[in-house]
Order: sequence, then structure tokens, then C-alpha cells
Amino acid sequence: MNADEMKKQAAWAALEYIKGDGIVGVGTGSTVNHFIDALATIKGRIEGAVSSSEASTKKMQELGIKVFDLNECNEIEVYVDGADEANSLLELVKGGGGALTREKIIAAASKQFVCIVDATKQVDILGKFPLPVEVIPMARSYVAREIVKLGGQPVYREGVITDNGNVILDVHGMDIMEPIKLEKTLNDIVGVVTNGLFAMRPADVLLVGSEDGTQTVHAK
Ligand SMILES: O=C[C@H](O)[C@H](O)[C@H](O)COP(=O)(O)O
Repeated sequence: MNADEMKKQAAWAALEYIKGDGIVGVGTGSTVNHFIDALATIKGRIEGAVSSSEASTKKMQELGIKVFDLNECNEIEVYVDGADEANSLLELVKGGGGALTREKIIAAASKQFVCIVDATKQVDILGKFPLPVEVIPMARSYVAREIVKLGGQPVYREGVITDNGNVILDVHGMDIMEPIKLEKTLNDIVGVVTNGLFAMRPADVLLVGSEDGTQTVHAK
């Protein structure tokens, strides 16, 4: 079984968590694309979705899923999204696809966060995957210098503009021993919009697609 088949397995398993008939929070990425295919099979039962990216919005609209603005919604029951890394506390690194800010907003606005990954995403220590940081364009060099002071090696993701009109720095070389502390420290740098650590608001459930079927993990 390849990684994409494992992603698909985890994505379809997330359907079980869509119990009501309300609005579902939908993340971004190749794993979520499988989830959107799954969600389309129950589109008659749910009211619709809120979306964390233009890409997910487009795919959902093509499949006939109604997409709402988050400002039109109250608390979202369930948010389903992928991740680039997940540890045993279900703290995550996200943003490989550049959608971290809207993802973090919907995660914060949701009661339950179901994270869907393939088995390669599970790690003991976060940070091998370069940590994405979304930055206001004029602050890019300043923020990069501040990140170097924290021990990271920021690399400008050239040619990428986020859905919010900002740029991304991918921070290499960090063993993230204290994810909550680093998430807050990065947030405090002026010019940073969001960082890809989801530790203050980790996932509630992790569905891991693997050779042995989908494993359900709760935070230790
Ligand atoms: O910005 C992108 C998101 O955080 C994705 O959820 C994350 O990068 C995982 O993507 P994929 O499912 O394609 O591996």
C-alpha cells in the first residue's frame, strides 16, 4: 500500500465522525482531497462546509458541496484536516500546502478536530518537516533574522503567495521539544501571521492510515 492509499483510507474513516446535519470544517491538502470525495457522498445529509483554502473551496463546489463563510456560522461541530507531522500528544506541524492560517482559524472555531494522516506522518519529536511560518511580505527579512536567533534556519518559499496575500518561511533544523512554547514565541514576532505548530489547539483524534488498516489515536 502506498502513502496515497493510506491517506485515502484515513480520509474515508473520518466520515464516521460526521454525525450531525450541520456544517463541516474542511482542511486542505492531498489527504483532505480524499475526504472531500467522501464528504460528497453524504452532501444531501449535511448543510455544507466551511473551507480552509481556495483549493478546497473549488473542489467542494465542483462536487456540489455548499461552502459557507465562517462568519455565517456558529461553532463548527467537526473539523477534518491533514498534517505534515503528528506526535503522541496529537500536536501537529501543518502548512506544507501553505494553508495554515485559515486551517488554524477553523480548528480554533471547531469543537472536535479530527486529523487524518498516513503512517509516515507520525513522529516522536516534531520539527524534521520544516515548520511553515506565514509572514506579512514586508516583514520577511526581519522575521527570518528573529527566527535565526531562535536557532532555526528559515528558507523563503519562493514564488508562493498564500490565499491571504502573504509569504511563507519554512524553518529547518529545529527539534521542537516544547511545541506550545515555540508556537507562542513565533506568534510574538511582529510580522508573523501564523505558524504551522498546532500545539495550543492540537487534534482531538488522529486517524492513521496504515498497512494494517486505520488506527485511531487519542492524545496520551
Ligand atoms: O497547508 C497544508 C495543510 O496543512 C495540509 O493539511 C498538510 O500540509 C498535509 O498535506 P497532505 O495531506 O497533502 O500531506
